[in-house]
Amino acid sequence: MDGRIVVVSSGLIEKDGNIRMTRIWLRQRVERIFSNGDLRHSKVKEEEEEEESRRRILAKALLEAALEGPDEDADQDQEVKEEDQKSLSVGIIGAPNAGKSALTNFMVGTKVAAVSRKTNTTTHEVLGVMTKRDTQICFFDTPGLMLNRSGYLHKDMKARVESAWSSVNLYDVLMVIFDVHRHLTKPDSRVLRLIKRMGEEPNPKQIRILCMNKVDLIEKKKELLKVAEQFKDLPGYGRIFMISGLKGTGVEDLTKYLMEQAVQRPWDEDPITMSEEVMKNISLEVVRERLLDHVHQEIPYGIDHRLVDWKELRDGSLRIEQHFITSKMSQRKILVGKNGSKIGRIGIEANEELRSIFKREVHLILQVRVKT
Ligand SMILES: Nc1nc2c(ncn2[C@@H]2O[C@H](COP(=O)(O)OP(=O)(O)OP(=O)(O)O)[C@@H](O)[C@H]2O)c(=O)[nH]1
Repeated sequence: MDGRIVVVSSGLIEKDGNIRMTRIWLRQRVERIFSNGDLRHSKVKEEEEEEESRRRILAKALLEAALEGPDEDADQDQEVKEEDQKSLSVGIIGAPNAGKSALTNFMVGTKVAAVSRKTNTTTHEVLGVMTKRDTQICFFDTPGLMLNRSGYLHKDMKARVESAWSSVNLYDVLMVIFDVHRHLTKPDSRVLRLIKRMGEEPNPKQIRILCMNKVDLIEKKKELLKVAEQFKDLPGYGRIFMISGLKGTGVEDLTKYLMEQAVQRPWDEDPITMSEEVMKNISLEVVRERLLDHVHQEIPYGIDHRLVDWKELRDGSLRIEQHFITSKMSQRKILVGKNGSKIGRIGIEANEELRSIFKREVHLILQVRVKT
């Protein structure tokens, strides 16, 4: 009878075009055929152990690489001298649900920036950082900057957002984004006032652009032209873009435009980013290490350790769910501990470590299941 064995081999750090990022790499599959049933069984076991060990070595190497920063050799040819660096800060302003995060994610890529989501001094949050060739663009959220019906701020909100408003002018580019589908079906007068207020007059120190987002939801493209027509005479906007931050329509043009606006200024952020794949492996490795501390042995053979869910929540935190699957009740007992004390402890410690590595909130869920 034939048996199939899959061996996952080594990893290395790679660059993605001109964007610097670490990536998990190279999965090689080797298939072997055995004709003898018994031989196959022991070989399978041996090979699986080997595979597991390789996977762990890879995850460890990636963890170290991620903590240490970029591989010097790999990035040598990409080093951009400080005097050659160009930067652009982009403040994004819009109603909740306008699509600020989706657009930023699309522009920055699916990779999660290690520096993302840190709060800056103006209480604005870095939504994402994109570094391409000699240019770095930082996208900032400007939460809470909405206007009331008369076009001015609510009194009680005033103090809270005062500093936010005063710093809006500090961005090189201010991007006003709105949901064009909502605008056509159920217009929000506050959004209209925001668009008008920001576009009333040009600001010589800032480029302002208007983004009609979610164009993918509009069937009759004529409608889009009507909306653009409605705002075309606002002198404050340098350009009007029609985009879908979710699907990517028009985002390339927008990115190109932003790249062209960058000014000679050193970068603010370290351009190293961790890919999601690397982060997933790190999460497994960290849990495995904590488990080793508490159980005083490697995960016993036969226990399957799996990442079953990985989600970035809207507030930027990560929900990570991992399962240990065993066929033996006795093994489950060891891992769980009295009243769940062991797995609970492992979870708390690993959660804390992951939070400090990823620089964001982490909700780690660990489960020990018996194979049914
Ligand atoms: N169809 C469509 N949906 C979009 C688009 N952009 C965003 N969405 C959806 O709109 C919702 C809100 O998107 P977010 O990116 O979270 O909006 P946000 O402006 O960051 O929202 P807040 O965090 O509340 O300020 C999500 O369900 C997105 O999937 C788009 O271009 N097309």
